[in-house]
Amino acid sequence: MQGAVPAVAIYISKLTIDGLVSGEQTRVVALVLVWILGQVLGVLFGTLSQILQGNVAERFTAYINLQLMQKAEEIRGLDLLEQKGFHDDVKTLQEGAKSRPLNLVVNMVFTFRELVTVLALLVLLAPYALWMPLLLLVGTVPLARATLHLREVGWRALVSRSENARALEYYSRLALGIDHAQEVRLYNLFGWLRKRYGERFEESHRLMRKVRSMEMSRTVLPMLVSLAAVGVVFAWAVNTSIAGVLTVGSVALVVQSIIQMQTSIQGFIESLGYLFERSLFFDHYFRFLRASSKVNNPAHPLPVPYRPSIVFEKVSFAYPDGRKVLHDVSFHIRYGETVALVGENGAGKSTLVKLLLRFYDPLEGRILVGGSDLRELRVEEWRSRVGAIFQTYGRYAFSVAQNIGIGDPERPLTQEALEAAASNAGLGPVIDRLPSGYDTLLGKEFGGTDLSGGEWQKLAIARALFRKADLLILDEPSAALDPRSEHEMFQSFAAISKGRTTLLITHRLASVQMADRILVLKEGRLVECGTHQELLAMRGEYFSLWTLQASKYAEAGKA
Ligand SMILES: Nc1ncnc2c1ncn2[C@@H]1O[C@H](COP(=O)(O)OP(=O)(O)OP(=O)(O)O)[C@@H](O)[C@H]1O
Repeated sequence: MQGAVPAVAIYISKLTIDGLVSGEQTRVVALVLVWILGQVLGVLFGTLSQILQGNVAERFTAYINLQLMQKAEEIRGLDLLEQKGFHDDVKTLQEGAKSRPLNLVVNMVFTFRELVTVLALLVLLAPYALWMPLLLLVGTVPLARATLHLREVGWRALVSRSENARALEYYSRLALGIDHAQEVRLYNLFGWLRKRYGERFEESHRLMRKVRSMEMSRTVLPMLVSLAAVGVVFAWAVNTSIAGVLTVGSVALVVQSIIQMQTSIQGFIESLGYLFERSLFFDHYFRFLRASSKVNNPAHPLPVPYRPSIVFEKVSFAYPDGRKVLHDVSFHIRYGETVALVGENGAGKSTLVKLLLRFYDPLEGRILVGGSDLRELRVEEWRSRVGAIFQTYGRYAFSVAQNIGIGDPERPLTQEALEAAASNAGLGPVIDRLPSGYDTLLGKEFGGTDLSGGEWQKLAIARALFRKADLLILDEPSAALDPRSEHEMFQSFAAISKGRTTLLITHRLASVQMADRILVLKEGRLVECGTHQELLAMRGEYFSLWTLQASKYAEAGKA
């Protein structure tokens, strides 16, 4: 309706002028009243449509973001997340999701409105000479083509600079954020970061400058063509009015319509261009929704066996960069066993855990859980049976209770369950000291309390213990703990590991003695396997690691 307003207004003004010329005063007054009414309705429609647009756009933006989050859940493996292009895609989508769905709605409304205006003016002008509006339309075709092309180029440039955009954001976050604030200040990295920011900025700015100047040069000629069409139509209108063929009102109508049509066609093309660009965002979006990780659920998953054993059968693995990091690894863990995994940095311990959790699939060989190939089980079901503390554990800006409870979101957050997990992780005294106990908000993001490194680690242990898991994986669980806390944790180890399989990765060999068995990895190969005593007797890799560590303590003792 808004789109039809200009044509109706022009028509009313024609009737008014003709009424004035022929002296029909009552008709003129009535027309003016209709015109005023039209204006009032226009304002009302405008406000109403803005409210509607705002509401629809806001919901649409939330919907797109929720769809992206749902897609993230479907990416079960880490392979896709490690592709560089994937991060650029995510960056483009995250940036775009803030405004593009909203813009799409606004643009759609605007484009449609302009189209209605153009069509209404066409109807208005057609009785005078049909070629006139058609010439105006045809005259703008080159401009329309150039605009659509430029919008596409603009979008491609935007997408291609997303890596740079990520880098710029990264440098500025390093300089302004709290995560690296200490090192950045100690090493006084500000100048260095500003320099790198400047270099990256120039790179991406150069590209956008090129696109903008292209915009100038490519649209000048089409604009002149469209102006020429307007010129011809104008000349005709003036000529016919001089010849006295048209009434004064009709001349006014033709002139106003041409001016309005020119503006509306340009508005329509511009808006169509943006609509096209926004639709390219959705192209990107749908492509992202179709992307898939190599780790997928089988069509007919087998149920995860009760109290399963774990078998690695000649497992080899290479990360997406192609470097082989596990070679022919085979071992067997019975349900309920506590197994320690040791080896030097980079030996492949964490990689083995990632395969066991199916963040990746082996390159060769297979992993059996209770006799079933891991690839035959539903990923979510298998993972729901595992509790883990990773080397890089989460520090969530949630309350203490939530930080523990997310270890098993399905389980009710009862005080009893929370306390059991917290006490086994040695977290009880920490929580007692917090201002609101379990309800204390943690993390700096929303103004919560911060914890020390070791306290965060205890919280991560409590989170892992909150889940009643069949398999507990502890990757360096005591790295940040003080000797007393570490001692206490291993004191409660029997309670922690009771009734389930436990896989412990640690460099502190004193703490692996309690394991039923120790697996020794070296450069991606399983080189030894046995109890502490058996491995010492072998006088191999474990023996040399052990004696190295033990001799350090002995030396320190002597000193
Ligand atoms: N995402 C990855 N992409 C490529 N290579 C990786 C990746 N993660 C680990 N690696 C490489 O795989 C090898 C094994 O790494 P892994 O983290 O499994 O060792 P680790 O035994 O757990 O070492 P640490 O004792 O230092 O924790 C290393 O050489 C490492 O550089």
